[in-house]
Amino acid sequence: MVLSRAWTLIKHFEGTPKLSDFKLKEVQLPKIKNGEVLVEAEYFSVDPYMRPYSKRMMNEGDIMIGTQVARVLESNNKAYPVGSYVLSNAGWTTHSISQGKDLTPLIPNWPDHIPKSLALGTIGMPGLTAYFGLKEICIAKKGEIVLVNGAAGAVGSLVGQIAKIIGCKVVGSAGSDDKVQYLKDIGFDEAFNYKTVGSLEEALKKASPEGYDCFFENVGGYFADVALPQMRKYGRIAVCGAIALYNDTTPRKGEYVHFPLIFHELRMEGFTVQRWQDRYDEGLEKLMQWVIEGKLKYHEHITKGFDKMPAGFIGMLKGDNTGKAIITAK
Ligand SMILES: NC(=O)C1=CN([C@@H]2O[C@H](COP(=O)(O)OP(=O)(O)OC[C@H]3O[C@@H](n4cnc5c(N)ncnc54)[C@H](OP(=O)(O)O)[C@@H]3O)[C@@H](O)[C@H]2O)C=CC1
Ligand SMILES: C/C=C/C(C)=O
Repeated sequence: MVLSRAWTLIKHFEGTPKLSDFKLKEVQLPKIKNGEVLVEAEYFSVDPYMRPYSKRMMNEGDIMIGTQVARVLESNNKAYPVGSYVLSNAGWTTHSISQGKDLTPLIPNWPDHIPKSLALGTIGMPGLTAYFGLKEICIAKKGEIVLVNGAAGAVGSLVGQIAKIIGCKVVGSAGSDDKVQYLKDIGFDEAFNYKTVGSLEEALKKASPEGYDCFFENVGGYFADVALPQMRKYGRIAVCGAIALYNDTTPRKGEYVHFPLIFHELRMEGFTVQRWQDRYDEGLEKLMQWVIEGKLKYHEHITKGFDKMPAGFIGMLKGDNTGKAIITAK
């Protein structure tokens, strides 16, 4: 018998999540049956989507939603041999039993020198979001100018680097001077700290006086209000996220988008990465290839220990992370 530990959401978040919103519980797991697999988590992802999606997908008392990289401990299912690694959607729980439907094997021939935790970041959902969002929604082309906010995070840092691979000029914004330095280190042409620039409009104009062809939008709110009028004619805006709005308790009112959309003839489109589910293999192979070739640099913000899951999640929402926020099981 295996004892599993799990973080449950006691009460739906009101505003910014707090440590007291979560409760640790222990569950004795039964023996696995035919077709079942017992997995043990090694790495957990904490993602912004957990904030807005928790209310839609969870009841109070449920185990927190989320993805983990796990090792198969026991198996009665040939598709998942003991010792193999999988992505599991079991959420914030150390051990879980599955029929296999919510498990995905890591891509084949994962090289030993590439950390498996990247399956939650650069070579995983955030990487795919950057890859398909930039390619299919922004339709970024060589010579164009790309703006990305939340640029030092899991998705944003990859958007900028993939745009450089395509041959674009890249401008990024992030919430600290260290993050700005990181963006320059990984090849962004221009980067600024949105918290300390006196005027966001001037910072965007200074970084690219010609304006922007593509805007990969991760933040929403005031940043978007100021950025839209900076778009060049026929610009494309990929609305990926709106993290500045996730903790709002009452909906904000902002600028209306109509004037920049009409007079700059812009295309603004929201998406979720699942749209390209049938092309994940293509994206993951490309991301892995770029990592191996050193064209895509990765950085992980590691929080050690399952006990720290809520703190790691809250820290990520506050901006503690550069690159992908990961929690290790031990
Ligand atoms: N559409 C889709 O399919 C997907 C969408 N997303 C979205 O992409 C965005 C980035 O996700 P991801 O890369 O995983 O997360 P990150 O790794 O970027 O972590 C979140 C970051 O958001 C920034 N942030 C937090 N609050 C604010 C705020 N009020 N204003 C501006 N920035 C803020 C912080 O960085 P800083 O210090 O710079 O403020 C923080 O580090 C999110 O909006 C997420 O919801 C992610 C995956 C899939
Ligand atoms: C799949 C993730 C969606 C967001 C909005 O983060």
